[in-house]
Amino acid sequence: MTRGSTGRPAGTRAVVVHPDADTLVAATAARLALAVLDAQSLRREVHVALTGGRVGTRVAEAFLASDLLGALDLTGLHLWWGDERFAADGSADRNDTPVAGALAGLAERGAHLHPVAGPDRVADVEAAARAYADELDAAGITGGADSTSALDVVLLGVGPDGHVASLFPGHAALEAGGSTVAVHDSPKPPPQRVSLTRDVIDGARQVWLLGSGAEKAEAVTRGLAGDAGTPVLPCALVSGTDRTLWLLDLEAAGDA
Ligand SMILES: O=C1O[C@H](COP(=O)(O)O)[C@@H](O)[C@H](O)[C@H]1O
Repeated sequence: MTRGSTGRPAGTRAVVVHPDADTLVAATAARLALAVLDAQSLRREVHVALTGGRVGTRVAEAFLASDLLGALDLTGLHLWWGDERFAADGSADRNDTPVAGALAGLAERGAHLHPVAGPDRVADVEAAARAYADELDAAGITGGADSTSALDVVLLGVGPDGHVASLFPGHAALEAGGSTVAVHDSPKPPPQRVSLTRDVIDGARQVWLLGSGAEKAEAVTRGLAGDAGTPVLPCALVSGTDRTLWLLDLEAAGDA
């Protein structure tokens, strides 16, 4: 059995290259709706972690607006975030702000939202990470061997530096244990964030890495090669227990 970098079983890996960013967004949103539909044929409660970033936000928007949501049992759908910036509700810095209206609409239809608390709700980023970990814990998603449940799909935007969620190359948060980590001194602003740990990401059934644009090509190439250079790229380290999918547009695929 193949194992991921945290020792979890690692399933199959596939690379899907789309002709352009628009097609990548539309196909990934449809793929996500169908993945939830498939998962709901096995389990009622299905857990998805969305991602921010340029293409990730567009995927979230397209997914939340998709007609395919009509096929889902929204009362069994849980929406988490792979990471969130430590900023107040409604701040332009937050990953969930661009889709706040769509998320509220889905919550009215019964979906369960799991936003990360910002400074308007908790004292500091450590408290936000703890509260998010408690919420994951309540869903049985604890990281490590104790997990009784797993995220079904984790979407991760790949940064130009190879970061995923708020796990940056060479940053201490990359080695954090538990299910969430409070990130200080993020090299990309804002400096304070909350991220899922590699353990929870690697425990997910499916991990989907999104790459769009030429500025991602080098990180994608190194990530796909499992590059062990220094610093190690976070995108090279993560995997899902059933499947790891690299969902790219032509520009990001580069030579891949
Ligand atoms: O800061 C972040 O960046 C990544 C990637 O962003 P992109 O704009 O380069 O695509 C994102 O996936 C992550 O969720 C976010 O917090």
